[in-house]
Amino acid sequence: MAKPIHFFAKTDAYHQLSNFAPFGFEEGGLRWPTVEHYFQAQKFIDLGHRERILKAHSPQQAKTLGQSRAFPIRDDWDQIKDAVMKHALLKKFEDPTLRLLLLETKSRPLIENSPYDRYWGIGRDGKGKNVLGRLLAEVRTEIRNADQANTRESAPATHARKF
Ligand SMILES: Nc1nc(O)c(N)c(N[C@@H]2O[C@H](COP(=O)(O)O)[C@@H](O)[C@H]2O)n1
Repeated sequence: MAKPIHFFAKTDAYHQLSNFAPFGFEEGGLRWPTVEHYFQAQKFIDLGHRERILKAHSPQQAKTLGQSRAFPIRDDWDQIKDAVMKHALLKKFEDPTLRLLLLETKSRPLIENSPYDRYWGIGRDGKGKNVLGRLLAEVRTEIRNADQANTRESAPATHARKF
């Protein structure tokens, strides 16, 4: 099996894969500073709290606001959270430089090496679900497939009939 890539800290190779990395995107007419800002805000119906998260000065502050239960979170959050995360990742990796970076990881397993989180990451014991790493691998496959389809479309048809 290919050597896994562990990412989490700013000093890690491929730290750009982290949701805390400073790569934003446009969505819903708004500029989200990081995936973390977008993801945490989607938990809430309350527009004021969503805006507070959008304007958070750091991804850590966005996470803290998103994990506060001062406002109720959507009833269906557990059912939709993976899809929300994947959507945010697809938006983040529309950036050409980030696309290349992700493709450069080939088929290596991607692992969020978070000691705090056994759902998105692998947790302290290394046995967590690593859902973030799995979703990143799905996004990588989709980008690769899309690029291959584009290449096929733009290549000259070598077996085209002349008559
Ligand atoms: N503390 C911390 N630092 C980082 O650098 C991280 N990438 C994370 N992980 C992210 O925290 C989010 C947790 O989401 P929940 O509110 O618990 O569902 C998620 O985006 C992880 O990737 N944490």
